[in-house]
Amino acid sequence: MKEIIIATKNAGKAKEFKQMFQPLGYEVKTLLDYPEIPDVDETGTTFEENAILKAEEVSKVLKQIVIADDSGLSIDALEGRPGIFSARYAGEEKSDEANMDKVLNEMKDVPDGSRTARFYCALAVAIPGKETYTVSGTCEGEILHERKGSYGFGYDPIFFAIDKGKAMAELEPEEKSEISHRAHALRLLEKDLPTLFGEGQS
Ligand SMILES: O=P(O)(O)OP(=O)(O)OP(=O)(O)OC[C@H]1O[C@@H](n2cnc3c(O)ncnc32)[C@H](O)[C@@H]1O
Ligand SMILES: [Mg+2]
Repeated sequence: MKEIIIATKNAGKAKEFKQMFQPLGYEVKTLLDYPEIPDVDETGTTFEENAILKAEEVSKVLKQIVIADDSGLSIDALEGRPGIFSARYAGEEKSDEANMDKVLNEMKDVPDGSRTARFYCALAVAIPGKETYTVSGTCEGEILHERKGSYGFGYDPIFFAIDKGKAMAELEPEEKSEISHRAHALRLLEKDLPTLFGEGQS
């Protein structure tokens, strides 16, 4: 099977990429398969910049085409926070539970109707010897008052996905992949995959 490398150490993302790429005929490897590759500093000021940093640094090490995902949650009532700081919103230990507690606390006095938010995903494709490019996708929703559901990862339990009328964490993986920010971004890459990974690779 053709192989795609995604520069992520996030197990939740890794699972989603595996599940989304498999029907397209690709096997996904992530940085969880390459533990020797050090963490990339996410010093950019946008999702795109951080996705490019991650994809290019890993592509340089592996000398292969690499895709990276930088994503996060933007809440209107919090002026777009946590945004690019989503993973570490409540601290360096990157705890999903602590991040959700912090958001729920900051949102506790925000009334229904003003709790709009969206997930954003930027995917960067780094190709040795060529210019890196990005695609992106979004998913609209509202911040719930408490956790709901047990699927997914990150902020999924407190995100009500408008397109499905349910919390993101109540969606089966296949349902999330119909409407998620990551799936929307990936759809924009799909047409490039045969050229990028199809011929001459095994
Ligand atoms: O950088 P990598 O190694 O890919 O892993 P990370 O977890 O640090 O990933 P990001 O820097 O892109 O931070 C994204 C954070 O945004 C949140 N997030 C992104 N996509 C999400 C999704 O589909 N559902 C819930 N939360 C999500 C989640 O908390 C992630 O940790
Ligand atoms: Mg990160």
